[in-house]
Amino acid sequence: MVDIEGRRALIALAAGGTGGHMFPAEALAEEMKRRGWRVLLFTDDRGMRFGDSFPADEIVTLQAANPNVPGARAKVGAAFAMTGGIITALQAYRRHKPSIAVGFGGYPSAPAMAGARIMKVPYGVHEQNAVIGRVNRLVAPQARFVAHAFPMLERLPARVRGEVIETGNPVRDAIRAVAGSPYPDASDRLNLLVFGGSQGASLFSRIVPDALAALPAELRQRISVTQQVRDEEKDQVAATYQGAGIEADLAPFFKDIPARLTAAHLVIARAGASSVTELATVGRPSILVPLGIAMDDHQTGNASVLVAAGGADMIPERQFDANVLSARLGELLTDPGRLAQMAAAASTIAPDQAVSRLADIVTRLAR
Ligand SMILES: CC(=O)N[C@H]1[C@@H](OP(=O)(O)OP(=O)(O)OC[C@H]2O[C@@H](n3ccc(=O)[nH]c3=O)[C@H](O)[C@@H]2O)O[C@H](CO)[C@@H](O)[C@@H]1O
Repeated sequence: MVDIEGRRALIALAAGGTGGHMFPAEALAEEMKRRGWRVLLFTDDRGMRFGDSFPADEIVTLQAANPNVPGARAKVGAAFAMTGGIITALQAYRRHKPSIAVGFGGYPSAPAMAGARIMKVPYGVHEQNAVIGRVNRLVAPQARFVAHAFPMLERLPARVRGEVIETGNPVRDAIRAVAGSPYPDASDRLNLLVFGGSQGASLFSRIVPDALAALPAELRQRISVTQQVRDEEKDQVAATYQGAGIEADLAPFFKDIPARLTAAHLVIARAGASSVTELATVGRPSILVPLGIAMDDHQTGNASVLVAAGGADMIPERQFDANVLSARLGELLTDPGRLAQMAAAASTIAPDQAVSRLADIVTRLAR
């Protein structure tokens, strides 16, 4: 147990609805619990999908909405949601009296950090991407610190009062447990892991099965695919793999990604921040296809970090078709030496101690 100024130390975390924001917040929650703190989480209904595994003493759901939606009526709705969210956050701050708050981005971070400011609770933000997100950009100027994942951080507001510190992206304990696992033997089976993250699996459902089906039969027979697919696409994808004689395990979400990453010889993924960080942490080669609609093209920024290290190939979405992918897969899957080299190169940018660095800053600034 840790006390700060006579109260049991408590951190308020805020993160929005995708795994990309929730998992880094979960990693910090795990670390603060280890250090004897209590944890309060602010999230939204979407984030509650990750609530079961989140080590929080209390979870408060906030109304939150995109303030940039087109249309006057939607904007008024968003303003109401924001006000409602701030009121709920203020009630929780009064009840729990946190020593510090940290926002990880996503809509619920906005009312949660606004509430912290009103209650004079020091707060910091963590940005997971190479380009700062909208909510973090909005709340960064008054933050006590802006921690960021990659060496570069684009579009940071000019006037930021607090410290700007590269910490890396915190990863969940389940990923840290398999950090740097030896590259699997590639002389027989070849495990391919394909996932899209919160959006972006559909493109893979359309392209990847055809690309694999076009590979030579002797290579196809050695491949086992694990692929994240939407429910409505599952039958079609399964049929293509079956027709091509390729073993496939298909699901809308895999809870055991750490084990599947460890077993993978090659990964095809989007370039969300956690995906990129996990590939580096476990040390696996990848073909990255940044999500074209991502705000400020931040996924290309994320992917570039792994590509520059030599750990990944990038294919822009507009060039990503079955022919291009099949050719790239044909080269990589028949060159295990190259895959192992890429795996080692990916590991060189694994964030060292990101979570404890972040926890140290939090502990120093809490009051
Ligand atoms: C569409 C969009 O705007 N996505 C953004 C979103 O993350 P998004 O959630 O799409 O992407 P991330 O790569 O950051 O995280 C995905 C997470 O889901 C996990 N996973 C994935 C598939 C699966 O079956 N099981 C599973 O556990 C991955 O291991 C990873 O931890 O927030 C990230 C962090 O701000 C951004 O970098 C992304 O660009």
